[in-house]
Amino acid sequence: MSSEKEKTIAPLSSSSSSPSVELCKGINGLDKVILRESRGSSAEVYLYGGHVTSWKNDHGEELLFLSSKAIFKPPKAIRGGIPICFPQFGGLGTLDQHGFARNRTWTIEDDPPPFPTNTLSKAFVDLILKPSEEDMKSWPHSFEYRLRVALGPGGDLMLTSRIRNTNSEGKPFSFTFAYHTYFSVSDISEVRVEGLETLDYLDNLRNKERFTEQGDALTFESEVDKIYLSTPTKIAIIDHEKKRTFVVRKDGLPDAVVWNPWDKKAKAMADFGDDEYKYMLCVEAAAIEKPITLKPGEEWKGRVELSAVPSSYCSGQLDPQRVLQGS
Ligand SMILES: O=P(O)(O)OC[C@H]1O[C@H](O)[C@H](O)[C@@H](O)[C@@H]1O
Repeated sequence: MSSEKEKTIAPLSSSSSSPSVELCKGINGLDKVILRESRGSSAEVYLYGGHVTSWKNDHGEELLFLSSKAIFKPPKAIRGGIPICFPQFGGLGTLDQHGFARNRTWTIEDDPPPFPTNTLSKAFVDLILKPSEEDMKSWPHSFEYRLRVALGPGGDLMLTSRIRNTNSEGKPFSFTFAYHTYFSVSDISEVRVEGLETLDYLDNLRNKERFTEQGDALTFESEVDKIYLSTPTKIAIIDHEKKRTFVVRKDGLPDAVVWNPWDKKAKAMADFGDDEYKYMLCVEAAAIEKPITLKPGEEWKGRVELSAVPSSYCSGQLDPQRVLQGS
């Protein structure tokens, strides 16, 4: 064999790859960015919605739920992944449900203003959203919304939002916000959530009335749609069957929405399979109860860091303290 041939083969058989960021076409020709980390984890972000639609660990396992019926066609928001709810969560205002950020096309920003703390990640993308003239009619405020989606070397997914009031006439504005994260679970009846016990919540299924959660970890046997208030910075979603625990770490986001539509509502949603409620749970880091107010020139930051770790078992039982207090 010629040494020439050996030279061409060598790079192809190499197993390690460096972090990469690739812009390509996704479903229906929509632009998407694929982030890849050297150990094999990856994430996909659609410019439509600034929407993370996929997050895979280094074994290639999908960690986010995306409906098989998701519609990748503006103006419909994509069902699954991580929709961004801004400048309004739910129906809490005059805008359409969850605001407009999730159904606008964002732009890649090559050189955003520097972050105060540098991320270790080399696989990241910076997006920016500014209001159109049409948006200004329904929400008359100038803003710059910068979103960085980053994949850490260990496969953690980090989303950082920086929202700045750029109104020139001295007007403040207020907004509510959520990272509407759909986690993929093996079976909703095998899942429990820790970190929200004993907290107050507003129940969306009971006119947003305020209740206090009991002392046990949350488990699921029917529709749930609750806004937990003043939540800790760390919440764990434990999937017994998969032996996997998702840890949500958040900053600047005091509230947490927990949502599963269950069977009846699932059937009523055109972009959601009838049985898919079994395989998802939304735990949404949010700022809802106390809207964020920004004066002109002010910037708000809200960050979430998601990790997926093997559940630690202790004589057949999970040890919640280890999950919540561990690093
Ligand atoms: O159907 P969407 O507009 O995407 O909203 C889906 C869900 O989002 C949140 O979790 C709300 O608390 C729910 O009330 C709502 O049903």
